[in-house]
Amino acid sequence: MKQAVRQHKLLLTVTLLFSIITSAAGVLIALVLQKVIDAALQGDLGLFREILLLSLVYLLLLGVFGFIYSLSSKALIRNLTISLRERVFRGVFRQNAEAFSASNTADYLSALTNDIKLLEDHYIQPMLQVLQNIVVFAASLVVLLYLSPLVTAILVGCMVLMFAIPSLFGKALQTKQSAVSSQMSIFTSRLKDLLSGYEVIKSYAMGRYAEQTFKEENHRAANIRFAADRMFALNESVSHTLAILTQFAVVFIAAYLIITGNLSAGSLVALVQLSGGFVGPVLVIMENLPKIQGIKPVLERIDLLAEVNNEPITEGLTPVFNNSLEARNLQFKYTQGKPVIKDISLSLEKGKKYALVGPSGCGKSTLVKLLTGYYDSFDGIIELDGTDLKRLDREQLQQMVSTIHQNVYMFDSDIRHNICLHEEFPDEMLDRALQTSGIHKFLQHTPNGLLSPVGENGLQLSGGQRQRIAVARALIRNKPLLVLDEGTSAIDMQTAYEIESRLLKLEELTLITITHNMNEELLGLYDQIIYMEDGIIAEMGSLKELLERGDKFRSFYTLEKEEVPAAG
Ligand SMILES: Nc1ncnc2c1ncn2[C@@H]1O[C@H](COP(=O)(O)OP(=O)(O)OP(=O)(O)O)[C@@H](O)[C@H]1O
Repeated sequence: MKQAVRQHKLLLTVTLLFSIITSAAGVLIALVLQKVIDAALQGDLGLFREILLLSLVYLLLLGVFGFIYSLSSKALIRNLTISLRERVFRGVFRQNAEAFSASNTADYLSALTNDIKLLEDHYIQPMLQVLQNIVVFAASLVVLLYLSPLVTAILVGCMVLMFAIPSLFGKALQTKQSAVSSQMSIFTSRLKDLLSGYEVIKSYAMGRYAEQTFKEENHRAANIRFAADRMFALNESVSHTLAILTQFAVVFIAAYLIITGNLSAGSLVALVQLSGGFVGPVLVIMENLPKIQGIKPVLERIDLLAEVNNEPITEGLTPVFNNSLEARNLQFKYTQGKPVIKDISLSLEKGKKYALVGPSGCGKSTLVKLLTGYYDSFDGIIELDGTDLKRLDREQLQQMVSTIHQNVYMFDSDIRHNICLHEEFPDEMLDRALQTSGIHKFLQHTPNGLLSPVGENGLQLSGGQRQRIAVARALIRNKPLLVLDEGTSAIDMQTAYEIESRLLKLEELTLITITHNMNEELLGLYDQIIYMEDGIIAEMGSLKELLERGDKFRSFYTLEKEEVPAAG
């Protein structure tokens, strides 16, 4: 938050300056009232005209300054929320993969939407109001002292009482606000889950369950907010009662002073007006202080997210891949859980093609993620052309690898954009990628070819079409290392075969394919098959060698082929 405020220092200064000017000028109304009433009671027409003229000038200036303050405070709120959102978003993306996946994405969504809104309503706006009202309070105090020190002393006594109240509520409100923020995060998470699960909910007739779950979460979130609002209501009503009590005190004492001949009628009106200008600000400050105190946990959460930067610090060496990618005694486990990669040593040669196979959950995807620098907290050594992966520049390393996952993420744009992803490529490169990925086959059936929209997360395309786009997305970048993580599993056998066999012919490309497809013809085209079992490499060799050995891979291969005959 502090950085965001520092970023908009100038606007903040302008806002504060005009806040002071307009607030202080507002207090002068009391003096105008006093003078005009006393002039009227004395029947002084000359003085009356003079005050009238000055009042018109004063009114004009008040209007102009008020407008400037209002505009600059709104611009300040806009700029602060923009900066905060940008800083949180940057923080979320600067997390390493392990830290990012430790939280639910809905938590991030909630921080970027609900929490920022909470900060606007319960921190930025109240802070501006408090500052403005402090000025009104101070200016009123000066004028009050000038008019009647006795009334001022009584008012100050009442104020002390009024200030004591918010401190009683502050701590409890802090706890309640923290609960509101957490509950909103849970609510967003459930909502996201239900909306993302639309297809499952529909196909399993879970509509009633979804409605019931939503209803419960909706009520829970609303009730937790209401619990906080109840406390605000109590705080506000106590403050209001005390404020009215204070005004009563002023009126009765001032009236007594008039009866005893110690005060003019004009001064009474001015005092009543000022006591409003004195009590009002204290009231606003009292209402806002607990809000500002209460928002602390949300502020800390936002600051924590915005300041995160746990990307690995490397020596920034430029990665070179001309020979091999090697792992020695590699071990890894996720934050909570048992070891997933137990002890793996292997060497992948540039330009060779590898099929990584094994039972579900044995660690294939994790191994590839480790080899391509996705996770950092492993034991053992990974080297690219003899250089420790941990010494290499992460961004450049990421630029050497393309991964095609089973679930392809599609941006809500057209096909071309989803392939090129904001970059420009020559037409020949785009054509080659379209051919190799098999996109040209379905492109002729789309309404606008490459410019056809894909819909939210590619919903207007089939799974296979999405995967073909992902293949083109990877190929057009011409990266030396391509990972197919079940990357053609949603494509029909014939097209998948065509795509994979084309990839296998790209000489310069090092290909690692994670697959459950035991197609003999296709597997036979790979240089090596790496067979994993429970976090280790159980066997490695060409299809022919492994089948001849007749050991673990052969049993797995035979079993898979029996289970999925179509795959053979
Ligand atoms: N982000 C994660 N956090 C915690 N555990 C994980 C995470 N990703 C995977 N795992 C666990 O690690 C183990 C290996 O998972 P991995 O995805 O590497 O297996 P796999 O062999 O690729 O499986 P499949 O063939 O089913 O895709 C599994 O037990 C899985 O539950």
